[in-house]
Amino acid sequence: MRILVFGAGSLGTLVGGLLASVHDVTLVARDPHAARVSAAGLDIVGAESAHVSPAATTTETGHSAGLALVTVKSFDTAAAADALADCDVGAVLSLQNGLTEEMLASRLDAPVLAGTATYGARLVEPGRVECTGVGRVVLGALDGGPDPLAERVGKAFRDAGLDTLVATDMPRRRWEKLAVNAGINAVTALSRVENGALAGDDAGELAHRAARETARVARLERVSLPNRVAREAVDRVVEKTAANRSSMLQDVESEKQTEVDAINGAVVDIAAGHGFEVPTNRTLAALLRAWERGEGIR
Ligand SMILES: NC(=O)C1=CN([C@@H]2O[C@H](COP(=O)(O)OP(=O)(O)OC[C@H]3O[C@@H](n4cnc5c(N)ncnc54)[C@H](OP(=O)(O)O)[C@@H]3O)[C@@H](O)[C@H]2O)C=CC1
Ligand SMILES: CC(C)(CO)C(=O)C(=O)O
Repeated sequence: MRILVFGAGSLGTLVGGLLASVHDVTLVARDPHAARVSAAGLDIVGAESAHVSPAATTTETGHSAGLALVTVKSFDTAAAADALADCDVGAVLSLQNGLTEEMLASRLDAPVLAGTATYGARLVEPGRVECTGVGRVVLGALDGGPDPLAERVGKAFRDAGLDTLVATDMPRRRWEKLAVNAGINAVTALSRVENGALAGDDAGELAHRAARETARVARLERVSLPNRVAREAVDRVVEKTAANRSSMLQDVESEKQTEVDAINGAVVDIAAGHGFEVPTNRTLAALLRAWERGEGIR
């Protein structure tokens, strides 16, 4: 399969690099990373290890591919969609955190699949990506149900050795992941603690509250996600990733823009569309945005 990875930073470089062992992969990335991969190939180190030679470029438009993987941060999704609109792609799959697929679907003619990834990735230096944890890619139809395109993409991922599940319940999975991120990411970023510190703590109760609100909004969107399931998902992730510094905490520590708009901000906006108030998510989003506007982003 010819695969275009749009936004090859940490996750896109890892997944694109793993796919490049059997597929024709092009990474759309920034220099000097793109130049380094073009000249000397890509080293994957850590929990996975390989040396692969995908194509790499900073050119955003004019590509042709069977699949475009979107791995920019959520706040770059609109720009990625505009660039992909000037490419010839058969399908689009987002592996981003936050609800970004709707924006891709509204701007692109190609079918958009929903995806989540629990692989951990870190771009160590140009041309070198570390797999910090082997996880799983889950993908499927945005509206749920069986989908032959998702099956083809899932097979392409599995052929390259990626642990991949093709799911028929992506709406529920996306909202459950959103509930986890709305709770854990925002609370750990604001309190500057690793995920495990939320266990049995008042801050953990705040994360539960944000997750429960998210589940309520999911149900308003006709997605079946009981409060208990969202709360238990938070507890499970806190336990399994106790030593992690969440991606939002890492953004705050690096003084970079966070994905708050596509996580807590999306919960607030979608709730408002139903005339429903989500005070915990609204407060978390307001505090993170205040940090971003203030001394936050470098
Ligand atoms: N890293 C991880 O382990 C995981 C990440 N995720 C999710 O995946 C998404 C990506 O995360 P991550 O890989 O960590 O983020 P990164 O910032 O490392 O990667 C995104 C990359 O896309 C680049 N980019 C943005 N716009 C363009 C463009 N127009 N042309 C070329 N390159 C572009 C960025 O460059 P620049 O910064 O210069 O704009 C950056 O290098 C997020 O939604 C994250 O939540 C999910 C699971 C795990
Ligand atoms: C699951 C979790 C919370 C793991 O840290 C995550 O997705 C993130 O950090 O963005």
